[in-house]
Amino acid sequence: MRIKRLKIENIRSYKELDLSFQDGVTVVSGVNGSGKSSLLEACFTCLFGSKTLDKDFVISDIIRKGATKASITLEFEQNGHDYSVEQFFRNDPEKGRASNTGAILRRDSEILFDQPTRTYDAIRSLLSMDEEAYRNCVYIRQGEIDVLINSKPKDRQKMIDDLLQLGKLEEYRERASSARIGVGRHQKDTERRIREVDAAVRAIEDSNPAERLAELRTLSGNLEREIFSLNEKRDRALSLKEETLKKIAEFRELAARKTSVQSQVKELAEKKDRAYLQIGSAEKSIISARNAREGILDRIRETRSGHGFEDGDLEVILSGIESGERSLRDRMSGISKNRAVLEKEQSNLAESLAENRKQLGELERSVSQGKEKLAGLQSEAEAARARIVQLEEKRSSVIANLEPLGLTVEKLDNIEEIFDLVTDQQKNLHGKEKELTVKLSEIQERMKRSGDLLSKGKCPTCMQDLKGSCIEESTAADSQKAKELQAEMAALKKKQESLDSKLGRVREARTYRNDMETAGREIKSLEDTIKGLEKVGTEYRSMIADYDKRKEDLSSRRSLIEESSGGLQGRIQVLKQELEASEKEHATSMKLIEAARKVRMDLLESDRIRADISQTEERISGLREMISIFDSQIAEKQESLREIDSRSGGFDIDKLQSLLRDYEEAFGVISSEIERLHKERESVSKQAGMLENELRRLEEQKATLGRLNNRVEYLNAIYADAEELEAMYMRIRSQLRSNNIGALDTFINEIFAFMYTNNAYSHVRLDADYNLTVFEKDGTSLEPRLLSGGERALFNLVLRCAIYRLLSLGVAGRQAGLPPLIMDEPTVFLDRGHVNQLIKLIDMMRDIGVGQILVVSHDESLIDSADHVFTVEKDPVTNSSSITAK
Ligand SMILES: Nc1ncnc2c1ncn2[C@@H]1O[C@H](COP(=O)(O)OP(=O)(O)OP(=O)(O)O)[C@@H](O)[C@H]1O
Ligand SMILES: [Zn+2]
Repeated sequence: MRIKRLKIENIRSYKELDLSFQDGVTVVSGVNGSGKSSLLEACFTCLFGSKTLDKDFVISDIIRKGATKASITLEFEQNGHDYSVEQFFRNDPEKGRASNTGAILRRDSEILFDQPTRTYDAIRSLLSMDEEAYRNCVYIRQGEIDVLINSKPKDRQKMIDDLLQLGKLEEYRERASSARIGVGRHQKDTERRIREVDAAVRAIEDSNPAERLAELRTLSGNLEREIFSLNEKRDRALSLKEETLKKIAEFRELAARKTSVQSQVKELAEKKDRAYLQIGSAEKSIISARNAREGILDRIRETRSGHGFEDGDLEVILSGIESGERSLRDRMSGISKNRAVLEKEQSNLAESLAENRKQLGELERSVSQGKEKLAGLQSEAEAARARIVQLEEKRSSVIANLEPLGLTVEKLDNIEEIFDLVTDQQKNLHGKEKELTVKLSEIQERMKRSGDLLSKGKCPTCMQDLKGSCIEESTAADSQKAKELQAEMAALKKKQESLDSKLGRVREARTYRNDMETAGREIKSLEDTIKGLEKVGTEYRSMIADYDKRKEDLSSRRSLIEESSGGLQGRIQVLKQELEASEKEHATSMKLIEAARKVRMDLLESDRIRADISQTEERISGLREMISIFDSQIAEKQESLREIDSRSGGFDIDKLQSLLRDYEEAFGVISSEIERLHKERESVSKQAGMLENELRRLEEQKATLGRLNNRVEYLNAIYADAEELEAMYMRIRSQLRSNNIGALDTFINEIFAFMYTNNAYSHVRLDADYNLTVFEKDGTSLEPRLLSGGERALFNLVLRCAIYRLLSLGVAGRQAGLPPLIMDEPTVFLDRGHVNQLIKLIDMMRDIGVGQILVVSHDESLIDSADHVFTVEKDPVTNSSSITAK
C-alpha cells in the first residue's frame, strides 16, 4: 500500500489541506499543537471511518470547530490499482448531532462502494486488516508505544494471526464446525421423525383395517340385494296405480263426451227452429211482392191507353218518337241560328248608326269652336290696329316736342355722345371749383392767424415788435389774392348753371328718343301679330268648309243604314213565328217520350220483382232441405248418447278411487324403506372408503420410513466429513503458526541485537502461546511489563519491525501490499544512542521493502536523515494548520 495524496476540509486544526506523499522516509515536524498528529489521524479516519474513534471521542470532535461540513480524501496505490477513499461528515451543533454522512471507495476512478459500512468492509478486506490491527502494527499513536508489549498473549495472538492471514484458517475451521453442528441437528431431527412414522405405521396395522374392509363389503352386498327386491315391489304398486288412474280417466272422458253430444243436439234443435222462422218470413215477402207487381202492370196498361200505344213493341214505338223529336230539334236550332245572324247584322247597323251620330256631333262641335276662334282672332287684330294708330300719334307728338329743345329727329341718333360730352364738361368745372375752394380757405386761414398776431403787437417768442414787419406786408398781398379767387369762383358758378340746364335738355331728349324707339318696336310687332292672325283665320275658314262637306256625307250614309235596318226587322219577325210553331210541336213529342220511358221503367221493375219472387222460393226449398239434414243429425247424436250410456254403466268410480288410495299408500311405504336402505348403504361405503384411505396412508408411511433411513445414513457420512475438515484446519493453523512463531522469534532476536546498545539482556523469546519473555545475561527471565519505559518502547519497535519483516517474506500473498510504517514521536523515551539506532532501523525497514515510512518527530538527527520533511505550522490568527514540504 502506498499513500499518494491526502485532501482535508475542516478536520481538527485544518481548514483545508492538499498534500502529496512520496516514497521513502518522511519526517513531519513542527511545534506542539501545530497539527502533526491531526495529519496522521486524518489518514487513519479516512481509511476506517468512525471506527477509529476512541471511547472518549465522538465525531463532532474531529470536525473543525465552527464548521458544519467536513471531508477527507485519501488516494493510495494497492496491487497495481489506484484507490481513493472519501469520507464525508456533517455537524449540527444546535441539535448536538454529528455524523459520517457518506463514504465512497473508488478503484481506478470507478466507484466501487458509496456507503460507509460497505466501504469499511471493502477497505478491511483490501488491506487485510481492521482498524485495530492498523493501529497496533501500522500506525503507533503517540503514547501507545507499548500496547503490543503489554497486551494479553491471546490478543497478541489474534492480532498477529490476523496480520499473517491465519485468521482465515480459523474462519474456515469455524465454518466446518458449524456445518458439522448443523448436520448433527439434522441427524437428530431425522431420527425423531423415523420414530414417529414407525409408531404411526404400527398403530394403523394394529387396528386390522383389511379385515374390517372385507366385513363392510359383505354388508354392502346384502343391502344391495334387499334394495333390488324392494324396487321390484315398488314398480308393481306403481303399475297398479297407473292402471286405476287410466280407468278413472276413461270414465271421466265418457262423461265429458256425453255432455258435449247433448249440447250439440240442443244446438241442432235451435238451428231447426231458426230455419222454420226464416221460411215463414220468406213466404210473407213473396205475397207482398206479387201484389206490388199487379199494381205496376195496371199502371203500364193505363199509360199506354192514355198515350195511344196500347199495342205494339214499346222499343220500336219509342225509337220512332225519338227520331221525330231529334229532327224537330235540328230544325229549331237552324232557325235560331239564322235569327241570330240577322240580329247580329241589325246590331251592327245600329252601332254604325250610333258611330255616325257621334261623328256628326263631333264635327258640329269643331265647326262652332272654329267659328268662335275665328271671331276672337278678328277682334285681336282689331285691337292691334287701334294700338298702332295710338303709337303713331305719340310719335308725332315727340317730334313736335323736339323743336323747342333745338333738336331734330336726325340729331336724336347722336344724343348719347352729346350727353357724354356735357357730363365731362361738368366734371371738369367741379374739379376747378374744388381747387379754388382749397386755395381760398388756405389764404383765409393765414389771414386770420396774422390778424391775431398783429392785434397782440409783439412776437410771443422773440418779443420783437410786429409793426412794419414782413408779416404786415404779406397779409395785404393775401387779401388781394383772396379777392381775385372769389371773382374767379363766381364766373365758374355761372358757367356751371348753364351747363346744368343744357344737361336737363339732353336728358329730356334721351327719354323722347327712348319713347320713339319703343313705339316703333311695338308697331312692328303688332303688324307681325296681325299678319299671323290673318293667316290662322284663313286656315280656320277652310277647315270649317271641310267640316260642312263631311257633315253632308254622314247624313246621306245615315239614311242608307236606316233603310236596310227596316228590312232586317221584317225578316227577323218571320223567323220568330216559325220558331214558336216548332217549339209547340217539340213539347208534344217530348211528353210522349216521357210516357214511353216511364212504361219501360215499370216493365223493368215488374221483371225484377218476378225474379225476386222465384229467388225467395228457391231459398225456402233450401231451408226445407236443411231442416231434414238437421233431423237426421239429431237422430245420429241420440244414437251415440245411448251408446255412451251403455258403456259408462260398467264403471264403479267410488271403488276405483278407494283402490287408487290403497296403491298410493303402499308405494309411499316401500319408497321410504328403499330410501332408508340407500342411506345405510352410503354410510357403509363411506366407511369402506375411509378404510381404503387408511391403507393407502400406511403404504405411504412405509415409503417415508425407507427414505428417512437413507437420509440418516447420508447425514452420518457428512457429519464424519465435517469433523475431519475441522480437525484438518486446526492442524494446518497450528502448524503454520508454529512456523511463523519460529520465524518471528528469530527476527525479534536479530533486530533486538541490532537495536539494543546496552548490555543487560541476552535475548528474547516468543513461545507457541505468544508469550513474550526477556532474558538477562545470567539467564534470568523477565516479563516485558516489568521493563523500563524506554525499554518497553524499544521492545515495541523491535516487535513491530519483526512483524514487518515476516510480512515482507510474503505470508499469504501479503507482500505486494506491505503497508507504510507510521510512528508518532517514537523517540520520546529513547536516549541518544537508541535514537541513532532507530535511524538505522528505519533505513533497514526501507531496505526490506517498506515503501513509505512516516515519522512525527522533533529530533534534529531524524530530520536530517529523512528523504522528505513536512513542516507543520498553525496560524495563530486563523487557528488553521498548514504544511510545507521540503
Ligand atoms: N475539532 C477541532 N477543531 C479545531 N481545532 C482542533 C480540534 N481538535 C483539535 N484541535 C486543535 O488542533 C491542534 C493540533 O493538534 P495536534 O494533536 O495535531 O498537534 P501536534 O502538532 O500533534 O502537537 P504535539 O507536538 O503537541 O503533539 C491543537 O492545537 C488543537 O487545539
Ligand atoms: Zn421772432
